[in-house]
Amino acid sequence: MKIGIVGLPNVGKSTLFNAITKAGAQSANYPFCTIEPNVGVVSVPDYRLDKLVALYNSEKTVPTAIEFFDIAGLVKGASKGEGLGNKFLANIREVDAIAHVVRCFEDTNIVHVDGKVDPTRDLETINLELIFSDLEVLERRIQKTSKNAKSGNKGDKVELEILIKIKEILEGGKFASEKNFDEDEWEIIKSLQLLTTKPVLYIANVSEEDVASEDNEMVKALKEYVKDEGSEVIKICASIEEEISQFEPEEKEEFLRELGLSESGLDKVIKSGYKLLGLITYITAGPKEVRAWTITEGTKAPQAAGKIHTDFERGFIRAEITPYEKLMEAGSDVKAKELGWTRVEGKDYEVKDGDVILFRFNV
Ligand SMILES: Nc1ncnc2c1ncn2[C@@H]1O[C@H](COP(=O)(O)OP(=O)(O)OP(=O)(O)O)[C@@H](O)[C@H]1O
Ligand SMILES: [Mg+2]
Repeated sequence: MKIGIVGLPNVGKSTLFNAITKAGAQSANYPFCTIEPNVGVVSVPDYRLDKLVALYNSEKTVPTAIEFFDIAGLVKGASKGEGLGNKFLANIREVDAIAHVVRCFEDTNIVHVDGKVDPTRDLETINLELIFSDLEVLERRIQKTSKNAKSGNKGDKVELEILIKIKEILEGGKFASEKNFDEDEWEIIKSLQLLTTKPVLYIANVSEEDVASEDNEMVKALKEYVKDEGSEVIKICASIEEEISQFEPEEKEEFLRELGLSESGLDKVIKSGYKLLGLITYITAGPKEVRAWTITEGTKAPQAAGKIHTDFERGFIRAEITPYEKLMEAGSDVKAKELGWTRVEGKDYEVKDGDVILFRFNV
């Protein structure tokens, strides 16, 4: 899973990214310090893995991971080549979701590209650039498709209709995701990698003082603004996240507790990203390793097995499934079997979050 971090310059993207990866991407108090997109990988926190490691006395644990892309700041006119615009936009076409960082902290020492902190204006600026950029992609495709459609190809005519529909939506200042695409339409537009079809998570970056207290006016305005989109707004303080990213787990917990927070902002971002993309986790567990696997909700057992190896999917026979809670309650897989809590499922079974699975296959 890939998430691209976007936002205006100097809003805290690299700070958040640093927290995510400790990779030391440059973060400095001037716009455009991030020139190349930086890629960072973070493991998805899952308490169940540690419990299973203890149960099986496993040698190692392998959590699932999310890739984050730190992308240079977008400014007004980016889609027309202002700032680092086009390069930036090309970099986010490949991500699965967008984390849009919006500055919700005042600090006269930290320059704002438009002179004043104003979350909804900032958000509009970025969203418009995404729309403009998609319009350009669409125009190009429409030209090509309409040429082909003239030669009477039915498929091209259908495609052209859909493209024009999306264009109208974008021209109305809305995201392409406004439209519910059916499967055939999605087949066509998927290849366009439109930015405005990607799920978005808004990250309100607030000051240290504001992170544990009630929403400040800027966060309130932001939430009000995106209410109708149904998008989630997550309040974090990027600079705190960066600070605690180096801490040991106990130290981190202590620190968060003192601040009055129950979990780190980063964990919140990861969890919401997961949910946003409809992802769930199943687990394979044994003395050698405990491992988490990411699948989309609704994935059937053979395709889930295919995540491990294509042979597992090709030669799939059955899946032996014990839900995590049941396995822990039983105290061992032998006991879980005795109690009849381990089920045998076939190729039509939809894997659930927290299923601990042993796949049987034959190739
Ligand atoms: N929540 C916060 N409170 C106070 N200062 C912050 C907060 N988050 C980030 N900063 C500070 O804001 C400045 C800009 O942050 P950062 O470099 O992460 O921005 P950026 O979005 O990556 O910018 P660019 O697009 O130019 O790369 C840094 O000095 C950083 O320490
Ligand atoms: Mg940066």
